[in-house]
Amino acid sequence: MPYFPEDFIFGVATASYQIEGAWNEDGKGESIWDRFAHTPGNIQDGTTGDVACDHYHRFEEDVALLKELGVDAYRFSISWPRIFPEGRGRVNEKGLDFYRSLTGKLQEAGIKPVVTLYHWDLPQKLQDKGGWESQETVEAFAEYARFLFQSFAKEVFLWITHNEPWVVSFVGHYEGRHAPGKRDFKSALQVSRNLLLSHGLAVQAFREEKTLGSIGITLNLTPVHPFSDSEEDILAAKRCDGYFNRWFLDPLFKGEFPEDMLLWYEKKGFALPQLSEEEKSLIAQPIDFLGINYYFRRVVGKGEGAIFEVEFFNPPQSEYTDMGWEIYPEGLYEIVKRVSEEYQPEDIYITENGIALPDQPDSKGRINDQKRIDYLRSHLLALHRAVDEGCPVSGYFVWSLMDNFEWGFGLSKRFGLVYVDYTTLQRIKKASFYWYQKVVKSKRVD
Ligand SMILES: OC[C@H]1NNC[C@@H](O)[C@@H]1O
Ligand SMILES: [Ca+2]
Repeated sequence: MPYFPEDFIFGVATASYQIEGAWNEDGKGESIWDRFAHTPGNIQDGTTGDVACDHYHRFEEDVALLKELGVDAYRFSISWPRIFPEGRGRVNEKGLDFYRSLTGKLQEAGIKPVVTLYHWDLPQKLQDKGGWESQETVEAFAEYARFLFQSFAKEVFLWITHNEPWVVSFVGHYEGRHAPGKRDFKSALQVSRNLLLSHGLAVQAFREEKTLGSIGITLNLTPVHPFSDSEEDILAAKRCDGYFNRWFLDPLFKGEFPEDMLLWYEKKGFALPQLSEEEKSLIAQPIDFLGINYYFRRVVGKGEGAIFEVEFFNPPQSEYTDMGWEIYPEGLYEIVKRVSEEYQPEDIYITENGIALPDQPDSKGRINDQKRIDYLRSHLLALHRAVDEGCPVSGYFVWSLMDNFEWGFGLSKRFGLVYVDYTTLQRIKKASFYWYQKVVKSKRVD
């Protein structure tokens, strides 16, 4: 019966654009996700985050749910355009007040706030000036971060500079499925460099402001397995590991972009992102923890494709989620072990893990999401193995507290421990809510 350490942190996670709604209320500026979701054709089910879970008006009810769940910590993100409607300069006091009220309610409930500075909702005014491709956004982010460190100098347990810079760079600027919807690999490379620089400047500001708490960054990491043990499949898997994982892990912990990927991109004719020695040290300065978001692994082999020459496989014997992601609990153990051994982070938090299911209330209004319980249990057992083997993991956050706006899929994908009826905005606790409540209370997974 695996027990987690007594001081192990159990939590849940959300993000501003996905739950808050009130997209243009109380002085909030437009974000690139407001713009992207308002552009017809971008969101699969045609919904937007205009209202989402209406958390902006219902946060007290949602903190009460967190208190009932009994979590040690709650991860949320701050909406940059709620604080600086134009990205920098004028502060929107009402926006700041909302997060003061939220952290105040969390404090009252004995729940540690975990704040993500950037979870994708860039002020549109900055995008109009080049967005993450531009140095201006890098500087504006450093100012935004410093302002928040000063405004919440003592309340926050963990500060996360960026959520999933790989997604921001490559899904937002190469695949085009996320805001700002660009399809330009060179832009994506430039964006990944600027996100890393902005992370470095934020960490520097955090140290200078002597802010309490810890600071880190969250990466979505996926183990990559070759489809066969052929040389070309193994090389394809190595390329994907570089693209998905090492492209950010190496600069953050080794101060360099991975050489094999730079050579590959150069061979493909892309101008490479340049880093001076000073910029390399800025990016690789020590952080207090690494956040890992884990959902699935990837199985790849040699294939066609313009840039990576890979083909993805879905093992037929596996089960898949509502997102079409393979359920592979071992991958959480694998990635924690690999990162601990190869990159030696001071500390690790699993800042997201969860599953989308087609949840619907039954005739009695209950949601028996047994598949989510099985998913969370199997991943917690895999995580426990890594902890048992000495990996420095201090916490685990379920994605998500409640169903919310799942980016390009809109409101159609449900990840919550709590169901949201989007017509009434009623919250309904699923069976997994009660299961996780017991895990949090007992620190045990049975
Ligand atoms: O796709 C599920 C989650 N993945 N990580 C980032 C979150 O914003 C997503 O909802
Ligand atoms: Ca600290």
